Amino acid sequence: MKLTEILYEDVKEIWDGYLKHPFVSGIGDGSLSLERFRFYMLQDYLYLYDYARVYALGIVKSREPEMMQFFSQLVNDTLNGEMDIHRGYMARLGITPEEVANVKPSIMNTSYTHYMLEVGHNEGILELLVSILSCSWSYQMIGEALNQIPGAADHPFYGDWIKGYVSEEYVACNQSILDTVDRLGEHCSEADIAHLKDIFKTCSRFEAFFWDMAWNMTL
Ligand SMILES: Cc1ncc(CO)c(N)n1
Repeated sequence: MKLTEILYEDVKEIWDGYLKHPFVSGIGDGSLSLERFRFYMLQDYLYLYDYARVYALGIVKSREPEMMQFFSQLVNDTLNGEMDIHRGYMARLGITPEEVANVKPSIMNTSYTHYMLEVGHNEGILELLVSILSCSWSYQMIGEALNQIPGAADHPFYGDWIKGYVSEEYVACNQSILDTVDRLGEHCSEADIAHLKDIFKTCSRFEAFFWDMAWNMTL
């Protein structure tokens, strides 16, 4: 079995919970309040800066030039690709650069990004990528599930969010992470796999807490 399949098996229940989460289902049926979405957008924007920093650590840790290119592509995809979804919404929500500059990350946001940064700083490239994988992959999964709901992707406000996470660019970017994790994971020992499962599950649980944080607007 591929490493990504082993990792997914272990978190399937947690991931199923994302689709039932009121924040996620509210994007799907358009019932989510703008107040909650606005809160989430600002927090997620801060989150993505740290997420890009984790990829940047991958550049520092790479030995092969191809791996440096891979990580630098991911830094670029995050800062200039995924974050464009957020910038589009910020313009529509009337969020100014001053407001973004003054937002403080919530305690859950900080806990999550600091965990990934800790793995990125202290462990190897495979662990770093696995700590990022549940973010990247679960958003594609959520985007695909919401895209199945008739009319959801055409919603005048939330449609662009769904379209962003099923876009060719986003899916290709996530696929490159999945392929690299599977390639680097080919020679893992049982003990390595157990450790990678712990990282993947921890990040999957952080994702659930991040949705709760957004729904409850908890700073
Ligand atoms: C919290 C969170 N997880 C994952 C993604 C997808 O990159 C995101 N934008 N935000």
